[in-house]
Amino acid sequence: MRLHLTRKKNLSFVLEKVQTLKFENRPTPQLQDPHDVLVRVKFTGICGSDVHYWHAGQIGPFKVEQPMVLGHESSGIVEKIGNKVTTLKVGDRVTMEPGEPCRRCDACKVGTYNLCPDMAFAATPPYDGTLAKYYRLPEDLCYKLPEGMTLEQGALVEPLSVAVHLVRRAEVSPGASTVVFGAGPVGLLCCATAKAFGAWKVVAVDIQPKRLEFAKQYGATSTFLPGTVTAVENAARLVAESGLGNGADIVIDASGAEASINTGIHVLRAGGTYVQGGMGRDEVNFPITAACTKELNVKGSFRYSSGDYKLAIELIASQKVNVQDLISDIFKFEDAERAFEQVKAGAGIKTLIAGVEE
Ligand SMILES: NC(=O)C1=CN([C@@H]2O[C@H](COP(=O)(O)OP(=O)(O)OC[C@H]3O[C@@H](n4cnc5c(N)ncnc54)[C@H](O)[C@@H]3O)[C@@H](O)[C@H]2O)C=CC1
Ligand SMILES: O=C(CO)[C@@H](O)[C@H](O)CO
Ligand SMILES: [Zn+2]
Repeated sequence: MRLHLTRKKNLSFVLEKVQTLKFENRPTPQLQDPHDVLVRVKFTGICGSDVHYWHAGQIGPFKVEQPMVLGHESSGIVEKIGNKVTTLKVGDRVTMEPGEPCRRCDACKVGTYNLCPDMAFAATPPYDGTLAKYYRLPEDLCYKLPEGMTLEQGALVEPLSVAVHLVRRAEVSPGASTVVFGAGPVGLLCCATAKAFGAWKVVAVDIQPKRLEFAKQYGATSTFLPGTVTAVENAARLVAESGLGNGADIVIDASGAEASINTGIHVLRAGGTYVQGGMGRDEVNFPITAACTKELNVKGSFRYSSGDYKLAIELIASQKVNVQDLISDIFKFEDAERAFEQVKAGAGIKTLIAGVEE
């Protein structure tokens, strides 16, 4: 009977199998360590990755093989703390960094814990996500929201941290010209972060004109709509129309589209830097000779690591990056499936799902 009551306490939104979503009453997570806290989830953003697992069931090596709670962009209120927690108290408003690394491997020890092979990341198979009434995390992965920052904005810290990591990997510095492919939440946040880092020109590229319209009023200094021509031709037009001279210093891909990847490589000047953030098809045709003869720096960027969450919070608090304007809709928890359908249809920019009501 007692177990039954406990199970009723943690309503969760579950990807049962590819393309099948459902609600489930799951056990409330228990604190596993004296440094753990239990958070009552208040807002969760839907990420392109959540949608991808729902419809394709796999991103790179991560494959949905058992039911999994979705969601990893969350804020909430501390409900319970372990007896060694010193930095948080019950009632604190927090944003959650949703990946728990092992802390012992080489990657963790050098500070690149995003590359930990034993990372337990919310809503990356096989780990359950945050679209539940409660979620458990160690205290150091819960960041107290500064005064004045809302819980809605707190849910945007995760995608902003993805953008901060991408822009840091790209080494955007004052005066750099930056082209960002994909004007979804991650791409838009890359535009805003690149500008905050001092980029001179920030060109947003997307195939959806309405997203480019948004980008123009958000972080981009100009936009580009690719035509149905070759990547080389699109790149030449982008460089000319954007006044990029011999090519862009930096290209960030936040679309995952093969066409963007190709155009991006051709848009770069010799010695420029390309960073891949978008996750589309696992394998694409790639202009490797251009990368070779232009001596490009080609890098990947995965989630976020030491200092990224703190900087993301600081960028919001200091109003250098506006996350509020990205929030296009807030759905009730029981309407989560409708929220996912809407995101899949490409409506709005960032859709949030509110936490389970009392
Ligand atoms: N590297 C990482 O750690 C992370 C990667 N991601 C990935 O980043 C990508 C972006 O995420 P969101 O912004 O949430 O997704 P999103 O789906 O909202 O944005 C992608 C944008 O790319 C645009 N696009 C598609 N084909 C294009 C093309 N040929 N040329 C130009 N633009 C094109 C779409 O119209 C859309 O606006 C996704 O692939 C997601 O899985 C997300 C989080 C972390
Ligand atoms: O969306 C993100 C992080 O925000 C991806 O890294 C997924 O975690 C991959 O499974
Ligand atoms: Zn994500």
